[in-house]
Amino acid sequence: LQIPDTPVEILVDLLKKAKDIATANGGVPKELTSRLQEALDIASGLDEYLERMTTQESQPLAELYEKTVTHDWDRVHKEGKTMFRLPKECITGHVEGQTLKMLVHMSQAKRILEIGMFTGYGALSMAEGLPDDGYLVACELEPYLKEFAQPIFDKSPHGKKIRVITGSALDTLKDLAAAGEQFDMVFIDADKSNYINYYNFILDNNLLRLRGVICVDNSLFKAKVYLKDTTDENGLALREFNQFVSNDPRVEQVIVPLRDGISIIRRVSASKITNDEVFRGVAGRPILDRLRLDGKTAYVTGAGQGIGRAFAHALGEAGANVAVVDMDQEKAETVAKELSLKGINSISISADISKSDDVQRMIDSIVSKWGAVHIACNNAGINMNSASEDTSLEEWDRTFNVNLRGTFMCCQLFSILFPSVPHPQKQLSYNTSKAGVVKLTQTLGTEWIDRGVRVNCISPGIVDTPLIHSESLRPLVQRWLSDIPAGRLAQVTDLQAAVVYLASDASDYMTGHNLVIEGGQSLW
Ligand SMILES: C[S@@+](CC[C@H](N)C(=O)[O-])C[C@H]1O[C@@H](n2cnc3c(N)ncnc32)[C@H](O)[C@@H]1O
Repeated sequence: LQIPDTPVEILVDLLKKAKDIATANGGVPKELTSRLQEALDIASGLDEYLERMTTQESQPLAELYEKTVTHDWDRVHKEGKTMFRLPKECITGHVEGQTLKMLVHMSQAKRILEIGMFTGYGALSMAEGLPDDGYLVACELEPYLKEFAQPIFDKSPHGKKIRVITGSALDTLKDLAAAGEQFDMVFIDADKSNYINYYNFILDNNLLRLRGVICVDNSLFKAKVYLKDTTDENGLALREFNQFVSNDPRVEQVIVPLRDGISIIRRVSASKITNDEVFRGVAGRPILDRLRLDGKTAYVTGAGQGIGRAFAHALGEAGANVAVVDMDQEKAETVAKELSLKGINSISISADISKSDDVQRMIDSIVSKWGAVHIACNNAGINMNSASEDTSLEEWDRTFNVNLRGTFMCCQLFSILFPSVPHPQKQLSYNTSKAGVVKLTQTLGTEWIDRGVRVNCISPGIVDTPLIHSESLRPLVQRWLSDIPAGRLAQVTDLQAAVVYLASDASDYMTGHNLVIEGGQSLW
């Protein structure tokens, strides 16, 4: 038997009863009966429709739900396995679980605290929304529930993100605060009379991070929070809680009337002491937001593979439109498609940067597509190894044509470059061309600063790309490794944050700089 547990379920129950009375009573006008039927259709169809339209739950969640609602909670309580008689209606369930998971995604939470886990349905739903290195701490009074949930957590790839701490939640909160823990999202869903204590403890002890969100379940408490004749202790506790939060200047709150009501509460940073840019963030943007490149357009040359491909992804992830430029049209197209799959605006352009016509066409197509270029990531380059005595003038010219002349042509707009001076391989023309790139960066960086153009370059150490796995270079890898204090080669992903930083407002005061990222290689 389903006990009506939410405002809508109670409405449906009342409408059904009213309609039954109207149908059984011959004296009731037909229109009243049909109006009751219409109201019933609207109310009773809602939850069912939300169920159907909300993304399906995962297999482990479905199993957890089934195991919970078919369990004999009466028996385990009588046998003394649980302290309290736990009602199966406690479970958050499909629609609310997916809502929580969505909130985890939207808030980009990495650390979550759940107060009141029951059988872990909400915990596992939220864990599914966490990144691989995210985690969720679930507080639960009943040790029996930890044992109940764990086997299903173990079946899910996300279960390992969940740590269950049994005992009174207030004690756990004290321990977490003492350990300096902080959370991006807190879900309060335990004993209603303690909601206010949990909430205050969390805010007073900084358990919620700046920009963190608290979600609270049952904040409509079967409509009792707004019904005048409420005497129910939990209903009154929630009424008082909602009012308290609504008056609290530290936060903003909305109540979403989903199921039994979910409050979403966010911390706001207001201070009477100071409100300067350091406190507020420049233009109100905290430091990580200042690395965002929303509304900017970037191109990356040599973006068909390796470092350039990683740069294209990084700039796109940070919010920029990205033109993927490569000599190899097919590779450029593939990377542009990868970017679109992630929701990044991208185009592919095939161009040889040593040819001025190609460079001009590259710039023209970007400008005609997006109206401007804000970030020039001049990554394309070639490397033909030979000892200086063997370096042909043809090799010198080809290397300089791409690495320096080509880069310079691109730079006649904007530039970010990556030179380096590796050894023991012999590569005179390459090294000299890259030294030229550093000088070019310094010169353009100073010359163009008054136009609002900043020019910086990145010098990576030895990067682990398909290039260095070539037959001829393979023997050198061991030698390089022994030269690198970091004990490994650079991965292309090691360079991504740097290019975003250089492209963003966060590096506003930086120009003509050569940012060396090489695991300490030049220090030995
Ligand atoms: C509404 S259920 C939680 C439902 C759960 N969030 C879900 O997703 O299904 C409330 C849970 O809070 C637990 N609880 C009650 N008082 C508690 C306390 N003081 N400390 C920790 N847990 C508590 C109960 O044992 C129960 O399992």
